[in-house]
Amino acid sequence: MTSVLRPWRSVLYIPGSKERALEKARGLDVDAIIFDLEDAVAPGEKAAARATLADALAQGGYGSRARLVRVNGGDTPWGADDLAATMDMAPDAILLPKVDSAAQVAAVAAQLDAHPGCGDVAIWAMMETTRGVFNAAEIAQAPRMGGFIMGTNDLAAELGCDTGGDRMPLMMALQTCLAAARMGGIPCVDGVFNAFKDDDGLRAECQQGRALGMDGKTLIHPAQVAICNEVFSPSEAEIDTAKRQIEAFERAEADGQGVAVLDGKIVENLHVATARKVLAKAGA
Ligand SMILES: CC(C)(COP(=O)(O)OP(=O)(O)OC[C@H]1O[C@@H](n2cnc3c(N)ncnc32)[C@H](O)[C@@H]1OP(=O)(O)O)[C@@H](O)C(=O)NCCC(=O)NCCSC(=O)C[C@H](O)C(=O)O
Ligand SMILES: [Mg+2]
Repeated sequence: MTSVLRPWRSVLYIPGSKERALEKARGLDVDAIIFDLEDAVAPGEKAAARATLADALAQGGYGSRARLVRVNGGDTPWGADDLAATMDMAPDAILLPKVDSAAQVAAVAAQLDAHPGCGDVAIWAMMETTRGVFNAAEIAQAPRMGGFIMGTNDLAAELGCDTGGDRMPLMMALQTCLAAARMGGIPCVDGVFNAFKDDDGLRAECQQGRALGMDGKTLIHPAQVAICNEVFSPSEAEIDTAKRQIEAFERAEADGQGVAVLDGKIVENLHVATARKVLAKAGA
């Protein structure tokens, strides 16, 4: 669950209150699902959503898709009940919103430690506050930490910046959290693209996220899945280059060389390590 090499290309939010969407997700080609009890569920529906979601997860049928449940924050009227109910659902991970500090994560980890059946349940963090961005390095190394999800809407709201276009105003936050995730050895999944009928815009933002180094993107609608999977999957050309880099380097090593040359470019140990990650990702 915590491995960066598990695929995290497409991570779809589903409101915990929407039975039809919970059903539909069993057949969608996504790598992970965020079952949401937080922002996608209206205050008056919180309790009913918890029950609906518990039924759906008990029924199962989500296959190898990672199952993350996003609870409301501990400082809200619903946080404690969400956490108690979610621990009984035994998902793959509990996703905490608006994480500011590693201490917040540690407090939830202690509750999981004390709860039977939660031995393998990871904690993921929504990185969507300015305080969280500045504490990203310690959050990435908090107990049970499984990965980061960028919350670009909340971040933009707090920063007072524009989310559209090239996302330049968000770059510092995106890159800081990504670097912290890499330091902690956990995945980092990009924020949502709100205009779910704009395929070209989605593709451009997926490509940007991939170029930054993100493991995948969070999605809000099934229509976004195919483009996201395509962009975040290693292409045939990348797989071919990775295989040839490994072969070229192994040949060079056998000849007592530390560096190989392929297609006019040097191939060193670090390129081979990256090539192996590409192949592992493609295999996953
Ligand atoms: C955006 C939506 C409200 C649109 O819903 P709807 O009008 O029902 O869409 P469609 O009629 O086009 O739906 C077609 C079918 O697809 C199913 N569906 C829709 N959305 C989902 C979904 N997310 N997962 C699974 N299935 C879905 C419909 O049931 C239809 O099925 P069928 O009847 O068989 O045709 C809606 O898409 C939606 O609610 N999306 C999720 C919104 C959400 O979760 N928001 C919160 C997360 S984003 C966030 O919080 C970011 C972060 O915190 C930050 O700060 O940035
Ligand atoms: Mg948010």
